[in-house]
Amino acid sequence: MILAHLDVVPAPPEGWDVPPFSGEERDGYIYGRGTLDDKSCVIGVLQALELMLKRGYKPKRSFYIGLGHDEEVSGHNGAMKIVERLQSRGVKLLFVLDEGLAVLDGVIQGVKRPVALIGTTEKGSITLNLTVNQPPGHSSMPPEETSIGILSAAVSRLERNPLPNMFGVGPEASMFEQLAGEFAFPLNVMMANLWLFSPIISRVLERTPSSNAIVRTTTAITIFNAGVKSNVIPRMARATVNFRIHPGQTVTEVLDIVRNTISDERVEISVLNSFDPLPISPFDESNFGYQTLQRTIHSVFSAAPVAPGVCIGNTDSRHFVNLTDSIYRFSPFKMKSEDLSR
Ligand SMILES: CCCCCCCCCCCCCCCCCC(=O)N[C@@H](Cc1ccccc1)C(=O)O
Repeated sequence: MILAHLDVVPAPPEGWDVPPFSGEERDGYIYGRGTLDDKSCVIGVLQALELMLKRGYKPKRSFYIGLGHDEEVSGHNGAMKIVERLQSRGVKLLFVLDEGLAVLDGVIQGVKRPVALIGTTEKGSITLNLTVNQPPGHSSMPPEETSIGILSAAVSRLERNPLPNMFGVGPEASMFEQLAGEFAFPLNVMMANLWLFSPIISRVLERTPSSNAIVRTTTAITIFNAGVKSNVIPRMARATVNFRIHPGQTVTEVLDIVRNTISDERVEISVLNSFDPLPISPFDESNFGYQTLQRTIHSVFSAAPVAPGVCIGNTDSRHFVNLTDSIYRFSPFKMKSEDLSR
């Protein structure tokens, strides 16, 4: 089964080089909201189908295409309905391919050639609301602590105390072992001997946001709300924090650590949504899905080396865990480090 999604995240008017929904082409690149995530995959799938139909191609086995319309808001009415329908028909899938990692060009420090990473697992996620309620008042006679001050301190403690570096505990170690030959000396020796060098490598990886995301559960404060008037101390302050959970941890473990870090009973913690990291899909030589994907990547991307990786974002494919044990997350395009913030 091949998945992609049509919806995009909102486009605030500021900060665009071209109007976000123009799809303008410049210097060989298409600009617009959702070009990477995930219109390129949708178009790729549709163009491939069109070409196969034109050529009268007859596939050896049946396959499904699933195009969701609400991936960016968790896929409840798109991917999850597709899963329900397939389950009601008793369908089992050989493998699922969805968006995810890509051919990384200059993204992994020390690796010269472009390398293709196939996401064989996906991080978990937990989103919390932190709420503080304190007596309101007039700014002319402030109390020692306000709801805003208490909440800011809690959020700051979370930022200053990241969750532990888990490098070596999770599947990201296999990625470095498989790519060891792509690094120059002495990194190649270090990557091939993680039993000895993982303490050093893990410290280096946590220095950059994209590689930090693969070695630990990350903490991101995404919403912060309080106050409506400059001379009024508000009763309530609220923040939303999203954690992406490393495959070596669970929702329960993360929640325990967060409670201990905040360690302030005035901060009420409520869970908005959560799910554990996804199971690791097989990537051995006998796995049909992984091998098919690897062969295809080799033929399209000039024999780029292929390795399994951890998908740091979440995809619709996570809803398919009861239909197959083989879920792969790969978007067929090259990504450079400057593309990571796009
Ligand atoms: C050693 C260096 C390794 C460097 C790794 C580089 C990573 C390459 C970037 C790949 C990006 C992966 C993006 C995967 C697709 C994510 C799609 C997405 O944005 N999904 C949303 C879904 C969501 C989840 C929860 C609530 C709302 C939406 C997401 O936020 O994850």
